[in-house]
Amino acid sequence: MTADPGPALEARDLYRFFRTGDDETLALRGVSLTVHRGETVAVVGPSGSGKSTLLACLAGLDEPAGGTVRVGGERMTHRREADRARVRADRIGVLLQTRNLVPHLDVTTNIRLARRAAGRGRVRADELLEQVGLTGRGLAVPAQLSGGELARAGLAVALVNDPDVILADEPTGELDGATEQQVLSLLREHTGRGAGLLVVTHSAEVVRIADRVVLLRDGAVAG
Ligand SMILES: Nc1ncnc2c1ncn2[C@@H]1O[C@H](COP(=O)(O)OP(=O)(O)OP(=O)(O)O)[C@@H](O)[C@H]1O
Repeated sequence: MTADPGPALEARDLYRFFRTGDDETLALRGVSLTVHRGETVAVVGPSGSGKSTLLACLAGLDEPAGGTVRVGGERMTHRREADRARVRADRIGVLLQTRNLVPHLDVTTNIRLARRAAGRGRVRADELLEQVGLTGRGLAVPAQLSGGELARAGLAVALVNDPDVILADEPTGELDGATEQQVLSLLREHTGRGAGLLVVTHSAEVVRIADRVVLLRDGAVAG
């Protein structure tokens, strides 16, 4: 019998303040959430409710003032930035609005770079490109790709290390209905293999396919 691998991601009691002059904004006030393996969680909430801040803390791109994040059982919070970067490269597929592609490198090189960042061996980039529907586009740089192709290239980079969890910020934001369906089905395929998926979204379609919806309001989980 193998040991229970535990949740894909677990956040406990996250607090994050921002100080601007004399003003203090409490962007996260005690957020806890769990993403189980194979589960899709949609995070929704009004503008300013803390969604981007939460995603940055979960991905280790930002450090909360209090609380803990564990990814695949490994601690992400309260450690050096280089350690957080390693955990992120190794265990998280990050799909942020600003895109996870290096602009002057072609798609194949972007895929290889993400692989190397996690200290993993060589990858069959062509196979991955085929999986996301980008056969023959490996030598294109991001500026040469359409919106839908860019989304799929970002997805290839996010999936290359077989992450425990995928953290996505509006991954289908600018896509037409058909491309949105393609991207969602690729993400769902990955959760089918045991990854967790957390998506910050305004899309009714993403909410519809989610196993669970978490509503953020004023930096806290509502309800
Ligand atoms: N770097 C920062 N400095 C100061 N305040 C910040 C900073 N980043 C976020 N905030 C504040 O923290 C709160 C949460 O912001 P956040 O961007 O996480 O919300 P959001 O739900 O992602 O909003 P949106 O849907 O508009 O992107 C807001 O009040 C915002 O003004």
